[in-house]
Amino acid sequence: MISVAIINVTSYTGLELLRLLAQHPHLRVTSVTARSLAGQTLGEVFPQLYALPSFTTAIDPMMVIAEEPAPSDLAFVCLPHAAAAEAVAQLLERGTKVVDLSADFRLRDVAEYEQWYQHTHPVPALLESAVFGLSECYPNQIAGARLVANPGCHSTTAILGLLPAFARGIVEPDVIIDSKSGISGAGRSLKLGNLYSEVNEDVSAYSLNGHRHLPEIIQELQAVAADNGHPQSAIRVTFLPHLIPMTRGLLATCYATLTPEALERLNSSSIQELYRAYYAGSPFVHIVEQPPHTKWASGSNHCFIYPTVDTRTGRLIVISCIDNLMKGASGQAIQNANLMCGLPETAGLPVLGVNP
Ligand SMILES: NC(=O)C1=CN([C@@H]2O[C@H](COP(=O)(O)OP(=O)(O)OC[C@H]3O[C@@H](n4cnc5c(N)ncnc54)[C@H](OP(=O)(O)O)[C@@H]3O)[C@@H](O)[C@H]2O)C=CC1
Ligand SMILES: CC(=O)N[C@@H](CCC(=O)OP(=O)(O)O)C(=O)O
Repeated sequence: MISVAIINVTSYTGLELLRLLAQHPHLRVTSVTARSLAGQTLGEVFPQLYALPSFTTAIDPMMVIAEEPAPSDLAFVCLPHAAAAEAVAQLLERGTKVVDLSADFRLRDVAEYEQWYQHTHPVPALLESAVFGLSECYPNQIAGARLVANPGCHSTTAILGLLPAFARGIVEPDVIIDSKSGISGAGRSLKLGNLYSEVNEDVSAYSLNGHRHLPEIIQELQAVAADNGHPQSAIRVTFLPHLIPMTRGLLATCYATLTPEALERLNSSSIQELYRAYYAGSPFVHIVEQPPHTKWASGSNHCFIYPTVDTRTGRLIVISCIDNLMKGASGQAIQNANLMCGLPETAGLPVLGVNP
């Protein structure tokens, strides 16, 4: 068994990790931490966990939430950015492998991090060894990593939707991403804009001056284009996130103009084939033949992608969706931990989601 700590277990992503780890065949939760709720038991904070003992000993609802983690083989860090970096550094120092769900180690360029996150990176030296945790892109590097930076939820959806197009060089480097997230993407902390009465029956765009997932998206599209012999000196991305009244789910619609050569050679059906071939070895990415629904992914680690050509404009349209708490956070974190521990990539992850 591999011992696991969850840092900031009282977060939404921490709770989702508990749900997944309760059925994981190889990972065992041996330590959980939080700030204001330290000293309480898991069952006191999340009473639904009292249902576990009849089925599994994997998670003990009587486990006391500590302020500091006990030693473990691996830790999932579910803290907000900035706070996460310091916790990660301490865990690595004591030899623990880390999957960090925050944004602190996703950007390779520290100046870019400091510009977007508006504070000085506390441990920039660790950026070099951190691996961007998109399992479909970097499985070998993740397998050998001590620190994996789990991608953001908007970024995961958009990058997976656009990777094959940039890897095969079939689009111009000018992209629009219209992304819609359920409210759990904003986390569990109390904010006026997240109240039921504010969000219910409402849709709104946010971060019009630039969302911090933008540099992550550009970084990864640029990398895949270069690695596949289609280097782009500058990729222009308009990325606009929206908040919609649902608990889970994230759907991105991406628009990019096909190159003249691609437009001549490809149609919707051959682009779907190109996408299918690209993701042939990826158990959680599925190219579908109709626009996917967020409900298809709810509660699972799956990503559903529908690429099609708008023949009137010559644009590629890609609709990509996930569950933000699963492939967008905790599910992907388990996928990465599996790779880091030499386990099957799919271990402990639900085969299907919940529908309706
Ligand atoms: N929610 C999502 O869909 C996704 C989240 N992420 C990232 O994962 C991480 C966890 O996100 P999420 O689960 O949404 O988190 P939440 O917003 O749900 O976390 C809330 C908890 O964080 C604690 N907290 C807040 N600030 C601090 C701090 N400075 N130090 C210690 N504890 C603190 C609060 O505890 P207290 O009671 O002590 O205030 C509260 O219990 C974040 O970095 C987030 O950006 C990534 C992808 C998707
Ligand atoms: C709906 C909502 O507010 N979503 C969050 C993204 C959640 C996420 O992926 O956050 P990190 O990059 O911090 O890990 C946002 O747009 O900031």
